[in-house]
Formats: sequence, structure tokens, C-alpha cells
Amino acid sequence: MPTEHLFIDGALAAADMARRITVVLGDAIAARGVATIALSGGRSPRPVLEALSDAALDWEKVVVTLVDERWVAPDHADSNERLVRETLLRGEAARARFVPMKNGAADAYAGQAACEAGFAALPWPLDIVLLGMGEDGHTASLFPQAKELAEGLSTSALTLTVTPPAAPHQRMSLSAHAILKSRHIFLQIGGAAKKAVYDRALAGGPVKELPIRVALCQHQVSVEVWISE
Ligand SMILES: O=C1O[C@H](COP(=O)(O)O)[C@@H](O)[C@H](O)[C@H]1O
Repeated sequence: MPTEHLFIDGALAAADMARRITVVLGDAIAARGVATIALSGGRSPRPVLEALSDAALDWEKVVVTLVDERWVAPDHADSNERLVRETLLRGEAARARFVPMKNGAADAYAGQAACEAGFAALPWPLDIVLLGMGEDGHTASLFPQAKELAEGLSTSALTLTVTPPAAPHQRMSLSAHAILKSRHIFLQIGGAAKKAVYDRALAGGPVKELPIRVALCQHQVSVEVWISE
């Protein structure tokens, strides 16, 4: 079972999560000289990343990358790289090394090999994989109904290309294998609708219907969940 941190307010949850991330990254630097974190996109992480940006960390020793990315230019409004650059990689935190998922290839399928090579060169296991969840139960870009979902759940590669069935843009995503090859999984669940999906995912059912189960229902890596109303 995941460890749950319960908050009445999303801002308090975000501040607490940022504090916990700071501790884990600081401990990683002390133990191994480097700390690694993979971040999700979407709306949920914004306040966490803004708070984390002010953390007193040796940012030169921090590697920041992504859990998933939309195949759009890095200045596009839907770009997760843009989100991370605008919210986290400011001030002292700009000294962190950012490893993007998007590269210069014409599309995500053509860019897959270079993306995988970039991830293979990271120091594994990653210290933190910060996940979000959609109301359809997707996490990273592992979408229910996606034709690539079976691959995402079974491949030994770290990344894969996904065309979401009902969301815009081709995506790059961490595979389930990569998500579980981390020291800590942190998950944000904000609002009643997501909480209901989260509860359903904990209760059971096939991973292909609620892919978030891949992170929640396993014994490989510790999971902490920040839940807010
Ligand atoms: O498409 C995505 O959605 C999920 C959830 O996003 P949110 O806006 O509801 O927080 C996100 O975790 C994932 O990284 C993103 O690409």
C-alpha cells in the first residue's frame, strides 16, 4: 500500500511534496554525489515545481528529466519541457542538468532512438519519479485504450512512443519498467474525481483499464501519494 499524505488544500499538499522532494534529493547528493528526478507534465506539478525551485540544494548535482513529453516545440504551450523551464529551472535551480525527451526529429517515432539513448545514459535508478494521473487512470503517457499500452507495460526499454487515443500530440513516455526502476515514486492526486479513480485503482482490476495500477500495485519501489481536495 502507498503511504498517503492527506491535505485539505492543494497548495499545502504542493508545499509538503516540495519539502519531501528536497529531502530525498539532498540525501541522494550526500550519498552518491548526484540526484535524479523525472517530472510529469500537465497542471498538477506547477505549484510543486515553483516551490521546489527555491530549495537549498546543490543544484549542479541534480539531473532533471521528464516522465513524459508531448512532441511539440519546447516553447509550445503544451510542452512539458517548457513547464519545467518556466517553473523549476529558475534562479539557482537553473544550474541543474536538464535532459529533454523531445529532440530535433520530425516526429516522436523518428526521435525514439535518440530519446532512449539519452535515458540510457542517465544514472539509474532515478531517485524520484513524480507521477500525475488523468481521470481516465493514465499515468505518464500510458493511456488506457492506447495501442502502445501493452508495449509500455512489458518492454524492457526505458521509453516508448505513444499516440494517445483521445488526447493531443504524439508523446514520449517512460515505460512501466523505467517507472519501477526508481528509488521513490511520488504521486499527486488532486480533487474528488481523481481521488475516486485512485480508490478504484487500489481496489483492483486490470492494469490496462487503469494504468496507474502499475505504480500503485507492486512491491518493487516505495510509493508516496499526496492527496488533496
Ligand atoms: O497528459 C498528461 O496528463 C497527466 C495528468 O495531468 P493533469 O493536468 O491532470 O495534472 C500528467 O501526469 C502527464 O504527465 C501529462 O502528460
